[in-house]
Amino acid sequence: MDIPVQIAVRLKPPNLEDSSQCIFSNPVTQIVITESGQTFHVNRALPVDCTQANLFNSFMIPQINCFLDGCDTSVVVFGQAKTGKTYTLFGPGFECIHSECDQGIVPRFLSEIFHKLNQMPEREFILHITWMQVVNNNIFDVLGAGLVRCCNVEEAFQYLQLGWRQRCQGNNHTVFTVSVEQKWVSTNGVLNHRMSTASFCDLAAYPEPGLFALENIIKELLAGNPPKQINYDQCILTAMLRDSFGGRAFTWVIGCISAEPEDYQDTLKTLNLCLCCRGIKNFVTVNLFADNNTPVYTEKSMLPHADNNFNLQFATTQWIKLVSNAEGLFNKILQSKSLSEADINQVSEWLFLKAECDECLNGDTGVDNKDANIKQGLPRIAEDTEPSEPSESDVDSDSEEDTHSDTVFQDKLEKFMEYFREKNDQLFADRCEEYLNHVDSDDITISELSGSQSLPVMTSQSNSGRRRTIQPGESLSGAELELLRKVAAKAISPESQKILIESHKKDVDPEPKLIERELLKMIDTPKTDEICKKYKMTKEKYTQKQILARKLSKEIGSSQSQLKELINLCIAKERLISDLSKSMSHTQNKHYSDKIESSLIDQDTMREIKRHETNLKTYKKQIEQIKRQIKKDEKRKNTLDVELVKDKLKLDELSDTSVDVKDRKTHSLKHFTHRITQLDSILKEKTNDLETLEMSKEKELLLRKEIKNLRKTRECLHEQRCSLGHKRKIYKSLSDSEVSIKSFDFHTL
Ligand SMILES: Nc1ncnc2c1ncn2[C@@H]1O[C@H](COP(=O)(O)OP(=O)(O)OP(=O)(O)O)[C@@H](O)[C@H]1O
Repeated sequence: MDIPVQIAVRLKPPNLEDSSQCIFSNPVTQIVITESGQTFHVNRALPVDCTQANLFNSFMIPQINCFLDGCDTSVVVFGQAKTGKTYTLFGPGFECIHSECDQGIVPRFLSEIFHKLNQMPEREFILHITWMQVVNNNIFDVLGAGLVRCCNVEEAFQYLQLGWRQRCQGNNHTVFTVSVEQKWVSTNGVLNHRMSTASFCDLAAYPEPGLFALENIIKELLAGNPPKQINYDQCILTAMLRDSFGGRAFTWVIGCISAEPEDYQDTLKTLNLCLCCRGIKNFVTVNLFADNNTPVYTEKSMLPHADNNFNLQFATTQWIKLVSNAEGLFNKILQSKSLSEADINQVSEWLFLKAECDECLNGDTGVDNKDANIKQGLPRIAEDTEPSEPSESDVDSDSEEDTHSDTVFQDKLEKFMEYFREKNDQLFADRCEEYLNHVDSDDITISELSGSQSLPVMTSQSNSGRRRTIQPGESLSGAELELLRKVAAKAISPESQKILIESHKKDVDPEPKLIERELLKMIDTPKTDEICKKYKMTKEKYTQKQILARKLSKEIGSSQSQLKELINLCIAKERLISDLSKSMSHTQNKHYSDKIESSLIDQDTMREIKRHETNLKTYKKQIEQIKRQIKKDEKRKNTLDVELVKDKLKLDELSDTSVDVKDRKTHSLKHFTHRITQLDSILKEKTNDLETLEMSKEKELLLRKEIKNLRKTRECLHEQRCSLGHKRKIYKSLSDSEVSIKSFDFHTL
């Protein structure tokens, strides 16, 4: 987002109360006006009596919010000497004698940042500060430790005190930075990972050369030159302020001016430079890490949604109840005839509207039911009803239905039934042949499964015609018998067969639930579930490793830039030390009178050199540490990369296997349909036998029992086929989503 550099002007209170003023500021119109009537429009024209707190609150709060959102911010203070630049940024000092209300922008900013971050416990953060000075185009590290980590406001204030004591006095530039890395998961389950830097720059007064370079850059930007074409590296100051002018920071420039008439010319210079800065636009962006915006919560995050649905459903039910109660009440009131005509009309209108709504809702319900039937799986197969023993109620209903239209209908029905039977027989014969020709070699027969202990009805020895367990005798062909045997062999395990035999011996119905359980065992192979589970687990691990690898790359990157910074610092330090040593050697050639003075200076310089050497040592140590860390991180990253490749292969393999299992499931679904059709035909034939053949009571009873058993088996097969179909649907949706995940992975990899 393009944000123009913002300008504030602060007037330093006059030294003497009765001294005359040549500059005035109007905080209402935000105009600074000179004695001669020249006006300067700024964003904040701060009055002479503006307190430190007022100054901070008038423009720093939006900057703090911006900083915590992950944007870089900058405050640059400039003006002639002794106009209160350092006072504005830091305050009068950090000794005990100084009151808290005199604190400048930097300590207030630090207090506010720690306060705000502590109010957001969900955010993890790391805060670092640096305090640099640019002395004669050389960098001087005020704290002597590069980046300094501060865990709380007390620690930060200790460093402020230390830096305040250690800083170089004189006309030089000071740059204080606060950088924060934050990580938090927002309520919508998204990971936020941001990094922002706030820089506070106290510029030297003219005629510092760096300041002229900065002025030139400001003029170039104002002339419309794109930042990319501007040479920021011409000096250390301009390189350090790259982001503040024409860069990514949200910048406030504070012009500190004196209202005294003798400073008038310098004040005009400062105000003119302020106006130039006003025309600069910075491109402010949120600094995101690569893992920013990644979803963190999994399916659990969907729970609130489910809750909402539940609440909605509950509210709807309650609402319907309320409306029907009201309807009853209105009807009663209408009947009591105690209402005026207008009220009756109103109530009638209400009842009419309610009836209209009911109509619409009932229409919808019809559609819903239809959908529900579709969702429940395959429609049930209509079956020929077994002619049962005539009961009294049947006789009654027969006599009642004896009408002409019924007769026509029955005639038509019989015609269609005949046609259906023919077609069905044909189909059955075809399928029978096909089935027997294509029965898989792994189709195990009962005798193979349980040795000699096989179902008496279903053994091939019983091809004397009938399934003798249930009904000895005629009607089934050898092929049909074989077929039924195979169907039973596929569907029922040896244990169930035993129970069936026992139940038959005792002439009791086998437990249908048991058959169902056995069938379930057969079709509900846990293999698919297992593979899916394994795939999901591997996938989860893979994603975690990917996140870790990205994090490591980021860390390596930031360590490398830290390393670069430190190396630059070392070079600058070494240069400074050699300059200082050179300046010392010059004193050797001086006269004796000067020599005493020179030796005193030398002692100071020596101390200075020692201090710098100690700093240099610390930097070098830090460099070694960072190098070691980078090596360690790179090793870990390499191992992770290898693991990621292996995991990817494993995922591909698992996905292929699951496709295999899916194919097998499709195949077994077809088998189920096929077996049900076969059982239907056998059942039809048996029912026909029962109707047409003359047989003894005992035989009839056994035949009925056989039909009943076959029906139960068919029922179980049918239910399991529905369940398998349903599972296939779920599996399909799962594998589809996996396909989309896979293609996504492919693109992100
Ligand atoms: N608004 C103010 N209210 C009270 N005292 C002030 C104000 N501004 C400056 N002072 C005082 O004026 C003196 C000079 O201020 P300061 O050192 O901040 O100026 P400066 O512009 O940073 O000077 P230099 O360019 O020499 O670094 C200090 O003693 C400071 O406390």
